[in-house]
Amino acid sequence: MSTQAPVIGVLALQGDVREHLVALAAADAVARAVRRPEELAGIDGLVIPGGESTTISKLAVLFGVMEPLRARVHDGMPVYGTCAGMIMLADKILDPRSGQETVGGIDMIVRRNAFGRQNESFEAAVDVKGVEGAPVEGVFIRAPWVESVGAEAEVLAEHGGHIVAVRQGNALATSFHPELTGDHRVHALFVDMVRGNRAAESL
Ligand SMILES: NC(=O)CC[C@H](N)C(=O)O
Repeated sequence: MSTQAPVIGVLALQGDVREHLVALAAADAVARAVRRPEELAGIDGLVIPGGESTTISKLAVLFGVMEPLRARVHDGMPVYGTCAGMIMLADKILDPRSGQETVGGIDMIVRRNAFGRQNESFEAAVDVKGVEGAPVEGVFIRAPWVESVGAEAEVLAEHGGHIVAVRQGNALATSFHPELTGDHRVHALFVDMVRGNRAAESL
């Protein structure tokens, strides 16, 4: 197994890219912004940040990364989506804007803005399966929740009776933003997924 740090991209079309780059570096990955289709080739995993999922969707199509990204996720590249990024990984959006597309990868239905508007943003302690120790401090900003998941998807966390973290195979999604708190344990969980996948691929 390679001991080199995995290279993890952050989809840099819109949203809080820099915070993810910092969190990934703190979790011992080599982190780089990814914008163009050809930049997908050199990465072992990808984070899709929070922001505005309709904008990220539109720009992904415009920049020509939507299709190649779908292909890589379909092939098993590890991917982690926070908030708008979670929406991008959902196979289905309950309330999409017209023309809004997703990458997909997790058999779940998400509801956009489910936790309320910008001024109803909040922080809450969330127990995340696979993250040891104290609960994660989750920052929820116009956050989606997951209405339902399919049989292949594993619920990792709930808040207020709603699903807020899900994993299916190599795809991970959280409604909240762990990159804003300085607690890098969720990113470390993802970096572990990427390491595990790379080790499996090199067998
Ligand atoms: N903080 C966020 O990423 C907000 C997500 C936003 N409500 C959306 O639909 O994309």
